[in-house]
Amino acid sequence: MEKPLTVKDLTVSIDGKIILEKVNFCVKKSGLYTIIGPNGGGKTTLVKAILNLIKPESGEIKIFGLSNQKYLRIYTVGYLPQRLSAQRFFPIKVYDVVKMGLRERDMGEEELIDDALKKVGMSDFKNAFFSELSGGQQQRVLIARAIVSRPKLLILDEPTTGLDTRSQQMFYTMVKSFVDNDMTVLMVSHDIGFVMDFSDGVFCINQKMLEHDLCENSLISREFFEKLYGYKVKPIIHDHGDKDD
Ligand SMILES: Nc1ncnc2c1ncn2[C@@H]1O[C@H](COP(=O)(O)OP(=O)(O)OP(=O)(O)O)[C@@H](O)[C@H]1O
Repeated sequence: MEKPLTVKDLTVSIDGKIILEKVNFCVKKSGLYTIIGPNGGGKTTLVKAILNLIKPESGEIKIFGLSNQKYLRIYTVGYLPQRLSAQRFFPIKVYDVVKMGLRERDMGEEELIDDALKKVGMSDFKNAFFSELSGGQQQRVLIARAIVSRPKLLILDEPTTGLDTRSQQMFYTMVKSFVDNDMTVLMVSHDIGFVMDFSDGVFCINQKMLEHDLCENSLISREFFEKLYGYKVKPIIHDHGDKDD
């Protein structure tokens, strides 16, 4: 089977300033993979390059064996952009928010939307107004929008910003369930504890270079965190809390 994502020697400049320099990484099989690193380190820029929203100076990006440009012409990559509060106040119903994620050729609109809302636990809110939902509920609806056309690759840019710890945990559990359905998820996150707990692989990016690439079940050392963020970080591994459910 083709690898979900390969990034080779990717260099991106904005206004003449190098943001990413010769970044290399590979997602070899489906799973939940996270990108961590300090603010301004280039995580969103990397995501935008993968989605062909910005043109790299050089390098190669492949999604399931095709160049990202070709893949995106044929298929959809689910995408949840970084949170923007202004997006949240349109007088629009949940159903129509999710519908925005469908392509013209997707058949069975209502069934797809119902299925996506079910996967994020928001079926009961199908006819509610989006603006009347809590931040965490809105985030779930936006995930439903990102998965409604059943993409094989889903990219989430800091999806848990503003969520409390319990909601973050539920969020990670939900995203992990997508992976069980054979989807690959690439998530930008600052929740180091949850990242360590839930991810199948962690990629660390600091300014120009992708510094480290961890494989399944390996732990990131404190020394590495210090190098990445420039100060001492003590990662806390969360209890999944399943007993409370
Ligand atoms: N459109 C733009 N114009 C100019 N500079 C930009 C633009 N987009 C990003 N940058 C710069 O690129 C660098 C990386 O930004 P990016 O948003 O990719 O970082 P990030 O790792 O996602 O940060 P954060 O964790 O704060 O979201 C920053 O220095 C930023 O100022």
